[in-house]
Parts: sequence; structure tokens; C-alpha cells
Amino acid sequence: MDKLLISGGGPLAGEIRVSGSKNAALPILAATLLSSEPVMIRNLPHLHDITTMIALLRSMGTELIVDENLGVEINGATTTKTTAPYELVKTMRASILVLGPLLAHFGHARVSFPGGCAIGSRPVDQHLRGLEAMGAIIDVDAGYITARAPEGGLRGARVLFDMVTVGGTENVLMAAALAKGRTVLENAAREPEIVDLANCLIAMGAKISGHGSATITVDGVERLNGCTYSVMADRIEAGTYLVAAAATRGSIHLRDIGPDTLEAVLVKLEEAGAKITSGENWITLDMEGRRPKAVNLKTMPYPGFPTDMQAQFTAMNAVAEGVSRVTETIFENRLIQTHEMNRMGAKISIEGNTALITGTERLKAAPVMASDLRASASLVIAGLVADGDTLVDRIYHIDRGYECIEEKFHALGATIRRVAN
Ligand SMILES: CC(=O)N[C@H]1[C@@H](OP(=O)(O)OP(=O)(O)OC[C@H]2O[C@@H](n3ccc(=O)[nH]c3=O)[C@H](O)[C@@H]2O)O[C@H](CO)[C@@H](O)[C@@H]1O
Ligand SMILES: C=C(OP(=O)(O)O)C(=O)O
Repeated sequence: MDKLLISGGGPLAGEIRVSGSKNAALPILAATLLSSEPVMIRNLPHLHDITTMIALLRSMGTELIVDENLGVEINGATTTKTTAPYELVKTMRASILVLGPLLAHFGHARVSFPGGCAIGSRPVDQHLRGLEAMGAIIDVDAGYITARAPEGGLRGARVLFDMVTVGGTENVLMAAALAKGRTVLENAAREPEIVDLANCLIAMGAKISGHGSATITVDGVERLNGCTYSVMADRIEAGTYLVAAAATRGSIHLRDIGPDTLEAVLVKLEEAGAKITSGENWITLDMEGRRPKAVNLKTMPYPGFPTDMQAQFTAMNAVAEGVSRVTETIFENRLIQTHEMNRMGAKISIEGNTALITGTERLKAAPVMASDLRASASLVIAGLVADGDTLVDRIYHIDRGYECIEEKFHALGATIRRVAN
């Protein structure tokens, strides 16, 4: 199993390009199952999760052509199977996103239940309830969700989500694109990745309005066409490098990302003392050599502070000046990284869903274990501000979501390398 070896050092400095967004690319790849015409998706990140989604489409008979420019052409006309098997779903929860498209296009789907993961139990009841409101008949048996559309296909419906769910909104949105009549999604997620998915569906001929707000209206169409669509930039990858730069008192320039989707993160970085400048397609952060100031935060659905950035800020706060409170409200078990950070000399205690962090100037290197994707990223940041060599184990988590992580950190002057074991 590969590990990352990080030698703690000085400030990060330099420029990198931000990759395409994992969390936008995954639903968009699933959405291609809605069309029988070729769909070309560009700016896909080179990540383990994307490879898994491509393998999942291939396992259903779908023909894909991968080109050398981060693009994949998917030919939905070749799909012959409507089952998403346990072997693939167990490695990536986002596989559940094929449920809505398969059901809407083919009238049936069999998808392995995704189950929970390290960060929480993560049920999919809202996905299923939304599809049932559209007339789907759903059974759960032997670890699989079996769904059938009613005679005549899915019908438009009012779907009111009990809580803000990104995946639930995506599954119902995709199904609604081909349903008969109007679907109104209320208490819908407003994440930028939802907007990107909706824009891709619109490019395929779907009739959608209100995406980016809590009420999305979809007027179902008979069929969706092919298109070429370029995935948005990864706001979480961008945020991770910005926080790493802030923690190390550095200065970095990010290309191919604008500030719009990162507002809550940039506000907190400014509060920590960072000087941020930005343009349509770039962001620069400069700590001017200063130690970051500790910032309080609470995770919320968009446009609030993203749960996917919480662990990275915890690492920054561990070496910041002052005391901070970090509260996780989305997932019940997403402060696990703090225990590993304490093994590196951080001073973090947990009270319910809040981490109380007393900043210390430097951490001390130690072997640590990654438990999920963003926790892994936070341990890399901790390693960058620790004296000595930190070995981060179980980095297969990091390869799910960070393209060329060693290369990008190298470009910023870090000493980091992958060791095989
Ligand atoms: C591939 C992808 O895009 N993953 C993102 C997506 O995950 P994902 O789509 O799984 O997260 P959700 O927004 O659905 O989950 C939010 C909360 O709702 C709960 N819930 C969700 C659905 C449901 O049917 N029932 C239910 O109770 C979850 O357990 C969680 O507590 O949004 C999360 C919240 O921004 C991010 O952390 C993930 O990175
Ligand atoms: C939690 C994440 O991903 P997933 O929903 O795929 O587990 C993430 O991207 O931080």
C-alpha cells in the first residue's frame, strides 16, 4: 500500500493549475446514461473515482473513448445492462448516482446499496423517496436497490427533501429530466456542482430552471441529445492548496479557477490573515510570511462553509495563533483526523461535534493513518508544518480525489514523495 512521505519545511510558493472537479464530474458521467447519443465530457480529473465511474459505465456495456486531453466520449446507445454491482459500488458511494438516470432512461435499475463510510452512515432514503414520488417502485433486497418505473415512465412530481442532500438532488434532477411533466425539487442543494450538472443536462436538451437556488423546476423531455461539456474546476482541490499555503505562511497562485465558488473559504482565509487577490480565472494567496490566526467555523450546505474543507482548516488552526472552534454539522464522524493530528503534537479536544483547537507554532512528525479523502489531505498539510518526516499511510483515499498531488506540492516547493510498501 502506497504512503506519502512529507518533510516539513518552509512556506509554499509557486503556481499550479486546478483540475476538473471530482464531485461535478461524477454526476455528469452518470448523466450521460440519459442519452442515446454520444456525449463528450472534457476537463475530467485523472482520479481513482473517475476511473471507477468509467469502469461502472463499461460494466453496463457502455462504450467509451478516452482521449489524451482529459476527455471521454460516452456512447449511451451501447448500454445493455442496468445493474451497478457491489464490487464497484463498495469502492465509491457516488455510484448511487446511476440510479436516477438508468431508471428514467431504461425503466429499471438494480444498484448495490452504497452503505456508510468512515465519515458517517450516509443513508440514501431521500434519493429513494424522491424517485418514489415520481412513481418508481422500489425494493431493497440482498443489498441491492431494485427500481422500476411505472407503466408509461416516471411522472413529474413535487419532491420536498427533508434535508439538503447533494446526491439526492442530483439523482432526482437527472431522473426528472426524462420524466413526463413537471418536477419541482424543494429544499434542493445549491452546491456549484449541482449547477454544473444542470448546465450539462441543459446542453443535452433538458429543460431546467432555478438550479443554484433551493427550488429547481424541471420540465421533462422525451429524449436527451449528445453534447460536448467541460467540467467546472475543483473548488475543494483549490481550497486545499490555499489552506496549505496559509498554514505554511506561504504565497501561491492558482490558475483555472475563479473566486465565485469559494467565497466562504476565502472569507475564512482572509480572517486568518491571508491577502487574497483574484480574477475571473485565478486566485492568489499571500501570507506575507505571517503565522495564520485561528478561525472559528461551522460547516453548512452551500453557500455556507463546506464540510469537504473542514479537515484542512483544522490542520491550519492547529498551527495558528490563538484558540478556535470547528463545528461539523453535516457528517457525524468527520473529526477523526484530529486524533492523528494530536499524535503530531496538536492540541485538539473534541466536545460533541466541535473540535476545540489551541494553536501551537509547529507540529512534530509522526507516522499517521488517513481515514478518508479530506482527512488525508489535512494530514499532508500537518506534515508540511511539522518538524521531521511524516509518513501518511492509506493514501488510496487521497488518490480518489487529488490529481497529481505530489507533483503539485513539488511545484510549490514542498518535499513530498510516494513510497511503495
Ligand atoms: C460525490 C459527492 O459529490 N460527494 C459530496 C456529496 O456527498 P453526498 O451527496 O453523499 O452528501 P449529501 O449532501 O447527500 O449528505 C448530506 C447529509 O444528508 C444525509 N442524507 C443524505 C441523503 C439521504 O438520502 N439521506 C440523508 O440522511 C447524509 O447522511 C449527510 O448527513 O455532498 C457532501 C456534502 O456537501 C460532500 O461532503 C461530498 O463530498
Ligand atoms: C466525501 C467526499 O467524497 P464522497 O462523497 O465521494 O465520499 C469528498 O469529496 O470529500
